[in-house]
Amino acid sequence: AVVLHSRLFSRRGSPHGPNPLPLIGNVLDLIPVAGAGIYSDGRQPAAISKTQPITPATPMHILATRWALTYGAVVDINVFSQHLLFLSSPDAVQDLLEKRGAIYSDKPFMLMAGELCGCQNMVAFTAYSGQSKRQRRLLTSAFGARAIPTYEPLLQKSTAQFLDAVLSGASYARVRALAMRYAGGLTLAVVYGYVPVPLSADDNGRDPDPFIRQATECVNILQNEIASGGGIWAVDVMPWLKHLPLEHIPIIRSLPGLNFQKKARLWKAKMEDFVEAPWAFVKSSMASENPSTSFCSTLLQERQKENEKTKQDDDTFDFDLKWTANSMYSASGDTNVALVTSFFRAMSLHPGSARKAQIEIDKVTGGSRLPTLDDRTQLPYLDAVFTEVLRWACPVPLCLPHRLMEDDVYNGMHIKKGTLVIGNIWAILRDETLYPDAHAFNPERWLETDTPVSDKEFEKRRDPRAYVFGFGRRRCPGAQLVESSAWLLIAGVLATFDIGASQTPPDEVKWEGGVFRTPAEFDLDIKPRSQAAVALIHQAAQ
Ligand code: HEM
Repeated sequence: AVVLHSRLFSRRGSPHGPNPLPLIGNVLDLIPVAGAGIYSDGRQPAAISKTQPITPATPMHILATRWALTYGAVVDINVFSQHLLFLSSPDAVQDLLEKRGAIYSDKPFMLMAGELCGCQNMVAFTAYSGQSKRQRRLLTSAFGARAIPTYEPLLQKSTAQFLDAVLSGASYARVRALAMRYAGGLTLAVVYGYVPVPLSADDNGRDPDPFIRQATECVNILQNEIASGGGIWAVDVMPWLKHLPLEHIPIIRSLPGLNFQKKARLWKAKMEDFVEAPWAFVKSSMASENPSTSFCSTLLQERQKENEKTKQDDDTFDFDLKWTANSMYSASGDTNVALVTSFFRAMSLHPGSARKAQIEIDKVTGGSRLPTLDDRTQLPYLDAVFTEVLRWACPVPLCLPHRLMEDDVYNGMHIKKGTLVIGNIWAILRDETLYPDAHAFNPERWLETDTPVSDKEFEKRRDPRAYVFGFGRRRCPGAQLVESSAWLLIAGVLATFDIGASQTPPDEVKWEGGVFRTPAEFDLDIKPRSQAAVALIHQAAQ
């Protein structure tokens, strides 16, 4: 049996990794992390040492990073013969996901998430095909570098409204909700031309806007239900289960993993409404006497003119646009929450950095106005804080899986077609050769002149933006928007608020979340810097 096992599962010519068992592969290596809840990954090197025990709270990115210490930057595991390849170095992600993007940009077919829950046409789930390419072109026209300056007034206004809402109370939970509203409100306005119902003092933590509430609920279902456990359900491994009447057999439907049918039906209805409701708003607004202008309405009008010329009707265009619009809307929420809450956490742990940024901002604005994007070149310390927040926060630690479309060979290792390839962004952003004392939040690392800053290649290689937003042909299409919107938000917060110092030692900070890494709840203490700051906010928000 030992000989047979070693023949069948020999890793000669394949990437290394923990030994798999027959049939189930590395399932037992994954079980300890299946219930990851609140965790601390800030200790260097204990958190990732090879000997530290794995507990149910150990997140997947730490487990993958430990494997990298043992087996190297390219680690292969398999789950019931589905290979997963973790890439934990800048070279590996660059060589495979970027340079060989033509074959590393597909997405896995996920029966539960895609077909049964109705998410298969969201951009992040679409196979690398004509559809995904058309959708990405639409995304670039909405949020590419050239489009962003046209949104500046909206960004400025949304920032002021965020600050105004913080003035009337800012627990950690409220800041989370406001960060969700900020991102959701921006995309709703740009994409659908919809202006959310304003917050009021008596909303008791419940967002008054139906679309924002719907987005919060659906993104939560997507992240914490459908995609929990890596998005792999029993029915993904045994597709024939979908044909069985499991719901009608009480004993069977109560078994873990087999109660998926009822859930899928419920979630699919919610997801469909999430896509259709804002789309219906665009259509009815366009037909009204007072139509609002939006990304969707502009493209629909252009297409209508085109159709009149060619005398053809193009359903594909409407379909692509509807799903692309939803993808922008749904992908911006949790990522923004993760980034913005991490910024508040960093400032609570490092009041000295916040103070330095405030002094710099005051010099430029004179304390008489909110910062604008035009000020950015004069605010190098604030830029360093922003870059360090991107690195330290690492909002999506394991990227999203890419699927390899044909057999490949890398550094002598054979990688099988169909392998799911996962960029371990967290491991890269904690690489000591790129970021000495990598676990520390240290904006100064972006200002130091004794590191080889003159070396352009090195600078490019260590810029967190090369990793935080994913890779190659699936890289996040919202990156340019975040670069402006999140920068403006943190500039506005620092210009007008003081964030109270936290008692937690920095390396004991707790985090949570599987797909998106967010600080666990903490005592957030935010106060306006002065009455003048309050007046500034009121004025800008009106
Ligand atoms: C802090 C903010 C954000 C972070 C850290 C982030 C990060 C990411 C990452 C890591 C991916 C996976 C890329 C890959 O598979 O290689 C991704 C995909 C995506 N993001 Fe973002 N994102 C952010 C904000 C946004 C915003 C504001 C939008 C919308 C305007 C957006 C839209 C998308 C879409 C549609 C995809 C799927 C792309 C595809 O599969 O082709 N993201 N994002």
